[in-house]
Amino acid sequence: MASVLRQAARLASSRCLTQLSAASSTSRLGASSYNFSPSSRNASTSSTIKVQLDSNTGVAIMMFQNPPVNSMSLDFMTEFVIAWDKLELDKSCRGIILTSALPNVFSAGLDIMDMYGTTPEHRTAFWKALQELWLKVYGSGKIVVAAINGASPAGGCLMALSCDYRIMIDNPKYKIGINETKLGIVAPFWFKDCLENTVGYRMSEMSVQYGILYNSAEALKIGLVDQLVPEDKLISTATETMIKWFAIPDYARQISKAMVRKATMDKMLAGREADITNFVTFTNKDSIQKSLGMYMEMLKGRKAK
Ligand SMILES: CCCCCCC/C=C/C(=O)SCCNC(=O)CCNC(=O)[C@H](O)C(C)(C)COP(=O)(O)OP(=O)(O)OC[C@H]1O[C@@H](n2cnc3c(N)ncnc32)[C@H](O)[C@@H]1OP(=O)(O)O
Repeated sequence: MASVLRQAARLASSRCLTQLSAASSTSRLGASSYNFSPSSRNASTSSTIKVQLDSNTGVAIMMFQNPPVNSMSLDFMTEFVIAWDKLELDKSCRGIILTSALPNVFSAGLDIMDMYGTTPEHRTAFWKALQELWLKVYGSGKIVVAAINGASPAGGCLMALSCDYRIMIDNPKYKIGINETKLGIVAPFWFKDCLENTVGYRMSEMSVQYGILYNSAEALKIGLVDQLVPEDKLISTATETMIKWFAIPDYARQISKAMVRKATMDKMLAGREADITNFVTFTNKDSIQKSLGMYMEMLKGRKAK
């Protein structure tokens, strides 16, 4: 319990036991083509991450803009973590909405080109960056809502699973899931743990083996996402949801969150070095490189048709 309290205290970087008074300003927050209100401030933009923090609401929106498909490259993940750390340190920010600035895709998951034909040193840095990103988002004391506005396979799904609440556009063409086996690769244990924590043992057993990508209605049915909304209500719903969560005193919520997530985080932290070695060794294999190459060709060929 003491370590949970210590963890929670560390996580409690956002202001504690405060109530937000400016819920009324949410009505301005309408569509996924989001118009930031005049009270928006601390806007920061890197080449792949756009952040807007609304000082009235305490809600930050972090948008991915890494065309064409928001793949999680080493550069993208590095910029993500820098932007994330900035928000974590900002006491006026109580919650973060993760969404995409691109149409039709939340995130295509890990950038395959960072795993294919790259050096072991590059892949080590790449995997460390992913671990870092996940530890930050999953372990955050802030409230984190995923506003899923498009496809969200593999690493994109992990990103969503690391949040506290997932809202997805109600559109059967958008798919989400842990589909790694379809690429001939194996999602690491902590991807699986996040899925299992969310949808349960049996569903994750089926899901990770078959590499199932669920459409939005299926994802809602199995609890992979919490809510479906029309496209034009995505950001307003995410903001309203966040403001409801703000009614809970931060400190109590943070300790509770840390308590629930501690075992999953500790397991990953304990296996962190081995996980890097495993990834680099695995992706060194000719057979894995071949699978990744074929998958990239398939993606490109699909477009050519
Ligand atoms: C021990 C550990 C072992 C290793 C574990 C590793 C865990 C891995 C996790 C992952 O996340 S692996 C990545 C999994 N991702 C996918 O399977 C998604 C693949 N992409 C798609 O299905 C589609 O692109 C999309 C996201 C549904 C979007 O479709 P859309 O029709 O809009 O775009 P496309 O024409 O398919 O793609 C445009 C462009 O982007 C390239 N691309 C797509 N996904 C990726 C990616 N993940 N990484 C790098 N590049 C990607 C695609 O090839 C096209 O490129 P160009 O032809 O324009 O050059």
